[in-house]
Amino acid sequence: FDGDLDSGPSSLWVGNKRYRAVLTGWHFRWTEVDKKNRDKKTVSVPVAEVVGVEEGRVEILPQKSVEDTDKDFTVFYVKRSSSGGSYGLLWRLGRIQFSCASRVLRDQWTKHLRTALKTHSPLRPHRLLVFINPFGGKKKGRQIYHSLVAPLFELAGISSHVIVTERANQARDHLLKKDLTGFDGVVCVGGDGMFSELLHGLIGRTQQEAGLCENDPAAALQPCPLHIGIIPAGSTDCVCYATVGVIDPVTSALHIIIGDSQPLDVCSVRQSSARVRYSVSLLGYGFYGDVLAESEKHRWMGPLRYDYSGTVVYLSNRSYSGVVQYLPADPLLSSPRDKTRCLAGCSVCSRSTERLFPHSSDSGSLYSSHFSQFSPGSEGQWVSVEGRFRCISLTCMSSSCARSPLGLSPSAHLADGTGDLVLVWDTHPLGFLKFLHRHTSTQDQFDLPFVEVHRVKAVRFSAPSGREEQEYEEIGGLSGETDEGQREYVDTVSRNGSRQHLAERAVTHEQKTATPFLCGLCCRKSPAVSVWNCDGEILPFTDIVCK
Ligand SMILES: CCCCCCCCCCCCC/C=C/[C@@H](O)[C@H](COP(=O)(O)O)NC(=O)CCCCCCCCCCCCCCC
Ligand SMILES: Nc1ncnc2c1ncn2[C@@H]1O[C@H](COP(=O)(O)OP(=O)(O)O)[C@@H](O)[C@H]1O
Ligand SMILES: [Ca+2]
Repeated sequence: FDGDLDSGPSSLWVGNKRYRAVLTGWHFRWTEVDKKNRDKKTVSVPVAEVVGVEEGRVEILPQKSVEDTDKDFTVFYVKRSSSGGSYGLLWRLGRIQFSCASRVLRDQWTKHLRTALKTHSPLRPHRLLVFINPFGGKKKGRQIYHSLVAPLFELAGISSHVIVTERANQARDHLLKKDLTGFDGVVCVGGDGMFSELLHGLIGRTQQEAGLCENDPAAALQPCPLHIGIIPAGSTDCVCYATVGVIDPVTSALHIIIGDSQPLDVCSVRQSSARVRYSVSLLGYGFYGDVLAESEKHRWMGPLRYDYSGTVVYLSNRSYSGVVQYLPADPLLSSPRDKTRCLAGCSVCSRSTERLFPHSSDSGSLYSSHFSQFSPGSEGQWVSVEGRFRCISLTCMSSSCARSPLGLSPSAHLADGTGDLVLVWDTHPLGFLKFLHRHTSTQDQFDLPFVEVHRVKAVRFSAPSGREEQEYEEIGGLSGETDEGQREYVDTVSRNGSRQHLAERAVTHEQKTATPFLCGLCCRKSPAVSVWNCDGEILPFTDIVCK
């Protein structure tokens, strides 16, 4: 021991091996000592990564067992695992059982370790509100939480209130309306869709309490005081993958326990009269919108529904016209084509945080500053492009996931105040397949003549007005027979030429026929508009403004 703690080092035994153990302010170290008193291997664990200290000889996994002996104590800590091809990113619970010379010494060790934990790990949560989506991914949410996560929380002295949801949006509504006093954070056991529910709930609640109207585009939204922990149990889980680096419930639980946090960019998505939505991973129109709409019918397939629907939509060979306007971010600060990779402590994000929140000394104090510094007009000129696209994607983070280990935009940053806009112009089906396929390897998906990527602060999209689309059809943009459904559709377009009407009408029609793909089949033509996939949710509007 040192400092205000007792003195040290002292001898401890693990089995019949003798160790010299020291607790300095920030580290707990133990060194094996041989018979001639020479040091052998040292293990050093930052106090911040000690999960728990227990009297006796204790096991947690696979089952808790306690041998309540007088001179022993067990230390649990974060151990970085070298397996799984993700060196250091995969975390496991390390455990070491020490024996002391006396009970008094044992009690001193446990007392000092616990005091050090309190002093050097002040950001740990004590009480968490946990939401489990029992139907996410492979429907293993409950099992994952109870068998892998709950024992770790208990060991770390965290008490949790668990809610297994019975309907969509229950978690969001709970966060919007119920008493949250006493909770240090919320935990999402589910996928990106479930994370999005919690995100909407927390952002909405924070604005309500600040007396702000979140639907007002001019409102300077307040950052949320509660953090969201993610235990991956969904289908894509890219918020977890892009922030933690692996999909592993134990790793995520350990990050939550030690109070790790990572700020995230959130994109607001607005349509004049509708409620504001938020996106952190994928806001996608065209291909990704159609894949989501198609996949909703095949939920029973679990995560495979996306691969199946991806193939079906790919084969339907669609493209959509529209106008995309974007406000470029400062090109001197970063570029989506540079080869940086954003991780915890990323320097681009730290610099942006400093720029966006000049009064905060570190990212932690983000939570006490606000967004009034952001003004979309300050970064340059809006750029407008118009044409036919296979897909339009906006992602605030890399959106890496198991399907695409580097993600939609490998150099995107988690918290730099920008998103990457990927425009894939209409092209030959094989070209588009090449683009998609490059997401599965390290090949550059942006190095194709029909692909553009821009780092942006804001985006606007509008589908063509009825008349423009009709003209396009008359020129022969969409070929094939006209049947009942399509006639109804074109009629509507020519009767009310308004742009928004077209979008609303199309969505209604798609909703009737369940998906744009089926709509395409029943009408034997592509629909004129796709839908927006907002982090796995279909948006009920087509023309949007994102910031
Ligand atoms: C030929 C192989 C092509 C592989 C293409 C892989 C592209 C993967 C990009 C993934 C970006 C993921 C962005 C995350 C979005 C999530 O927010 C969101 C919600 O997640 P949740 O269900 O966990 O709640 N997820 C999604 O919207 C899912 C998008 C997944 C798209 C997968 C598309 C697979 C395409 C397969 C095409 C195969 C063509 C074959 C032709 C013969
Ligand atoms: N009990 C429930 N019943 C039905 N839907 C739910 C329930 N709880 C959450 N949801 C919704 O399920 C959707 C998908 O959840 P998610 O956990 O992201 O799984 P997946 O990754 O498989 O899509 C989310 O949009 C969420 O709102
Ligand atoms: Ca970003």
